[in-house]
Amino acid sequence: MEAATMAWTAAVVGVGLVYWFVWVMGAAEVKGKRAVDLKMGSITRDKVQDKYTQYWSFFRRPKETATAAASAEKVPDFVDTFYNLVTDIYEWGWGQSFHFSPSLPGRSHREATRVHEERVVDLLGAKPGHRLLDVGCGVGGPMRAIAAHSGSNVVGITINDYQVNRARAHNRKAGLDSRCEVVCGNFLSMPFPDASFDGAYSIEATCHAPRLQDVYGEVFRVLKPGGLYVSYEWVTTSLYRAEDPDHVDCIQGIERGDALPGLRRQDEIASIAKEVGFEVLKEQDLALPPALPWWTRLKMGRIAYWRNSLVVRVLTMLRIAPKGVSEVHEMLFETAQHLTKGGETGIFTPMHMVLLRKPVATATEEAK
Ligand SMILES: C=C(CC[C@@H](C)[C@H]1CC[C@H]2C3=CC[C@H]4[C@H](C)[C@@H](O)CC[C@]4(C)[C@H]3CC[C@]12C)C(C)C
Ligand SMILES: C[S@@+](CC[C@H](N)C(=O)[O-])C[C@H]1O[C@@H](n2cnc3c(N)ncnc32)[C@H](O)[C@@H]1O
Repeated sequence: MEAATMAWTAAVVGVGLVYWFVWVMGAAEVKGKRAVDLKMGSITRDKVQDKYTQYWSFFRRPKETATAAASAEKVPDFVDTFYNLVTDIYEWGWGQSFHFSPSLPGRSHREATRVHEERVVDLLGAKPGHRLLDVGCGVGGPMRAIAAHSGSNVVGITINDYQVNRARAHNRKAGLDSRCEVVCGNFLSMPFPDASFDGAYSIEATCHAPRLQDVYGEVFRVLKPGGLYVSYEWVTTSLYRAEDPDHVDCIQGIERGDALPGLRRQDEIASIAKEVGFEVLKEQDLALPPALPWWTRLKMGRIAYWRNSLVVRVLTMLRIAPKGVSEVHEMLFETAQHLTKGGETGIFTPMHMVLLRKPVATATEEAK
């Protein structure tokens, strides 16, 4: 073959491969965000690498850094940075619901996610006309499922303004914007009046709070008396041993790759809820058998991760994705290994469910 023909063939094959990786395979989640649209939230392209370095130095030793009083105040800002860095990658590689769910035999991930979200509606007894609060709403996957399934109105709050815009756009596209509202704010001090919600829920979000009392206290304040609150909590289980270096390494890996200021123990949750005034109606680790593993979705995707890393690297080389995205992707890849290990060993669960009620007459009212 002539040199010119060979060069042409190589060029055509090269362009074809790039097209295949980026546009065809790059849409990791069916009909999801495409790899070519990966931005880094509200961070400008030139600041991505710096922001990632700042995030990493803050959360590298999560418990020591983030629980010290002075640093605890900074946690929401770093959580905001974290979600600027990961939101598009999550949407691209996972979907619009940023949480886990037990696998369901013969059902897709999408269906299993739905079922896990609709369980919240059943627990809350949510009805048309109810006003529900979604504490830490992400880009609103659960909010839309819950509004559609229950007929309720949902108000979501997230610290990250990029997520607010994404969630609003998704709500409009789903035709749910008249019943789903999204507010940018801190769930440790919420911009809502007392007793303004019929019910509330949080899905894998309150783990970002340095003190669970603070967010539970706020939910208690904004709920009407008699209102119910469901939370899916990330916790270590009774199998976790603080003296086992493998356990410590696994849990620290989860904390630093997920912007967590120290995971709580499973047995702490109910007592914190009671401390702020809630009645505890139910408590259950939804990951325990007969539930099927939640981590298989992470584990089975090794080939997909390898492909995704390649896509991200190629896009960075072509300057389509900003510099720093590969590092963020690598961090998530490592986090996935720690999460899988946490699930397999049973030392960690992302779905310790508590169902709480604000008493009809609160202690302060009774004292009057
Ligand atoms: C509740 C939280 C987030 C939970 C999950 C939605 C995310 C935790 C780890 C994330 C991921 C890990 C590996 C990524 C992979 C390398 C990439 O190619 C595609 C996206 C991932 C699968 C990504 C997706 C979201 C997670 C599973 C925390 C933050 C409290
Ligand atoms: C893992 S995501 C879960 C999102 C959503 N519940 C879901 O399941 O798709 C955690 C969410 O909590 C929000 N969050 C974390 N800390 C917050 C804070 N202090 N105030 C408000 N939102 C916060 C994040 O912005 C993000 O939207």
